[in-house]
Amino acid sequence: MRLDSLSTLNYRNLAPCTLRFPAGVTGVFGENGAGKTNLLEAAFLALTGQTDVTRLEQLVQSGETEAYVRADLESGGSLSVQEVGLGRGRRQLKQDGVRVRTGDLPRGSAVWIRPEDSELVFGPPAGRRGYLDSLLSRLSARYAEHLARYDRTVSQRNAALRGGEEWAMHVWDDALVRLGTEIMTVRRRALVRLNELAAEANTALGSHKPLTLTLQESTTPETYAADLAARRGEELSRGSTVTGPHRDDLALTLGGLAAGEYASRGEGRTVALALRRAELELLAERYGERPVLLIDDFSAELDPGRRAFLLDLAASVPQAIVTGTERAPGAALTMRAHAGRFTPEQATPEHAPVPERAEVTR
Ligand SMILES: Nc1ncnc2c1ncn2[C@@H]1O[C@H](COP(=O)(O)OP(=O)(O)OP(=O)(O)O)[C@@H](O)[C@H]1O
Repeated sequence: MRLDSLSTLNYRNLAPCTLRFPAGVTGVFGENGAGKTNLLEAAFLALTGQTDVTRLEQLVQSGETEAYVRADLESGGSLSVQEVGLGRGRRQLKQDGVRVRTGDLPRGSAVWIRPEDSELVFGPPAGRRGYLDSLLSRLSARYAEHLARYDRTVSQRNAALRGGEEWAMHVWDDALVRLGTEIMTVRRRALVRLNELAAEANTALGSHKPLTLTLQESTTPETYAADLAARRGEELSRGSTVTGPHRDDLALTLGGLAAGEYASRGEGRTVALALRRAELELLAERYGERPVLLIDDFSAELDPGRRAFLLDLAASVPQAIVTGTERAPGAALTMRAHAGRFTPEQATPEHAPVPERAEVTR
C-alpha cells in the first residue's frame, strides 16, 4: 500500500494543502504544536476511514463547519482515491467517487504508532480490548459484524434489565451467547499468533523480559449461558450485563509480572510498540501487503536502541511517515512542520536525497 498524496481542507490546524509522499521514509519534524500529529491523524483517517475521536467536530478547524481529507493511493498496481467529509457528528466516506462505509475500505492499509499507545499497557482493560477488537475487525469483516451485533445486543439487554423485563431475558441471553461465543472463539484463535508476534517483537526491541499475552475472560463459550443465569439477580439490580466478552481483558505480562502494574514507563512503551508491530505483521500476513506505517514522535520515552528499532521498522515497510521534534535520520524526504504547514527541506550532504517525484503544492 502506498499513499501517493494527502490533501486536507479545514482539518484541525492544518493549512489547506496537498502533500506528495515518496516511497520509503518521510520524516516530518517541527516544534511542539506545529501540526505533526494532526497530519498523521488526517493520513490515518483518509487511509482507513477511522478515527478514535468521538466528537467529530473536534477535527474541523475552529471557526469552520466542515473539513475534508483525501488520500490518493496505490495498491497492487492500481490507483484509488479515498475521501472523507466531516461535519458536526457526520462523517461521509467515498471511494473513487462512490459513497461507502468504513468496512468497505481496505482494512490493512495503515498502522499508527504513537506515544499514547502506552495507555494500552497502563490504562484500563477497555483500551486493550479496543486494540484487540479493532485489530480482529480489520482482519475479519465477519468478526466486525458479530462484534457490532453483540454490542447492540448488550445495550438492548441492559435497557431490558433496567426496565425489570426478566421475562424477556431468555431471548436476549440466546442472542448474547451465540454472538459472544463467536467473539470468544475468534479471539482465542487469533491470540496464538498475536502472542508469538508480540513476543518476537519484544525480544527484537532488546527486552530481556519475556512478554506474554493472555485473555482474561469473564466467562467461556461452554459456560456462558449458565454464568448469565447464575448472575441474573445481580444484573437486574445493577441494570447492566456483567458477564461476556465486553468485560474481558487482554492481560500483558512482562517477565512474569503484570506490565500495567510493574513495568517502567519505557518498558511500557516497549510493550506497546511490540503490540503495534504484531498488528503490522498480522495485517501484512492477512492482506499480503505491508501497511503504510505512521509513527508519531519517534523519540518519545525511548532509549537509543528502541528508537533505532522504530526507525528500522519504518525502513522495513514500503512507506512510512515519521514525526518528531528532531529530524528522523535516513529519510527519503524531510519536511519541516510549522504552524500547520509542511515545507520540504533541500537535500544536504548529511541527509538522504529527496526523490524527484516528492513535491508539495498548496
Ligand atoms: N479543531 C482545531 N482547530 C484548530 N486548531 C486545532 C484544532 N485541533 C487541534 N488544534 C491545534 O493543532 C495544534 C497542533 O497539534 P498537534 O498535536 O498536531 O501538534 P504536534 O506538532 O504533534 O505537537 P507535539 O510535538 O507537541 O506533539 C495544537 O496547537 C492544537 O491546539
